[in-house]
Amino acid sequence: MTTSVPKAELHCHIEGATPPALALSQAARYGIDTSAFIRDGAYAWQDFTSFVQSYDATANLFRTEQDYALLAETYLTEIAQAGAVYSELIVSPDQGDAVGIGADAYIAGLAEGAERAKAKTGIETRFIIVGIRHFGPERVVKAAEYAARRPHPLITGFNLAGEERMHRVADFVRAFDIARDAGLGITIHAGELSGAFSVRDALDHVRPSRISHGVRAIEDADLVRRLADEGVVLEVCPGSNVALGVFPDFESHPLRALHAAGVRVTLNADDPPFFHTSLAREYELAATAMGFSDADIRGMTRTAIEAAFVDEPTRQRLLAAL
Ligand SMILES: Nc1ncnc2[nH]cnc12
Ligand SMILES: [Zn+2]
Repeated sequence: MTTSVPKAELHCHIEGATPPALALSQAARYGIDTSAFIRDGAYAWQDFTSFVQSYDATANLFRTEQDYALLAETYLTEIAQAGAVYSELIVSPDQGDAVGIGADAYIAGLAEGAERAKAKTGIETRFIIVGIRHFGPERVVKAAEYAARRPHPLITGFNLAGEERMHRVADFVRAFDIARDAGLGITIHAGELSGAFSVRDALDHVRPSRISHGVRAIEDADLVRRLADEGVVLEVCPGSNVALGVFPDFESHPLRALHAAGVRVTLNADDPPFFHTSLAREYELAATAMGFSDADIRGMTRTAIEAAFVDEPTRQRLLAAL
């Protein structure tokens, strides 16, 4: 059992972590019909495109600073109670704009929720600003410029998510340069919906210290060696990959092969209730369906903290607590 194993995550989209019960109570508050995206108490979608539609509909149920505080507090308290000591939340300033409160109020609400969860449980949180790939390079530059202004101390990194099959990584170099020059940690979704070429593009064009997913690097042995040699950390989300059909099941998921090849890997839940998972379940599946030892799994938590976008005193405190 991995119940008592300390856990750390580097990859969770905050709106994608909304428990369906919270989505339903928010919908009741605002009088919104959820039948298109919640059925029998679970999120409904069929493929990546309809997943994004359900995700966006859920995100639009949070409309005030206090709504975002409630979302962050609810999620972080839940994972802390399951053993998480550290969480990096992927947050989207575009979402604050979409619901009309603006990015600063959106971040302030999430930060208030993170502070409340920390006061109750001790969990440490940082925010990764994300640009949305299918919104196009110019909008992603805007997200990077927002992050580069360092509008809140909890914002420590920059990511690119969304439809990986649209545009090429090279189209986003300017956004990543802006984020890197501002001292933010760099990670990027690659090698999830697209193959090994996308991971290679990410390494060549944006020089990330981590890659969100990256698992389809397994299609290219030279690339796997490069990831291991360069010490690039993969934010692996097995439950998400199986739910989206990237791999048919946990037995054929490449996490074991990547780990065996010396690639630095971590366990993450991506958008937990959308993919019928949780951070605790990802840890449990690593021990059961994927056959990792207790020491391997504890090593993944250590890798996550080593690769976290935090200041050194916080990293040393978290490592000491393991
Ligand atoms: N799994 C995923 N891949 C790309 N973009 C996302 N946004 C939310 N979840 C995502
Ligand atoms: Zn993701």
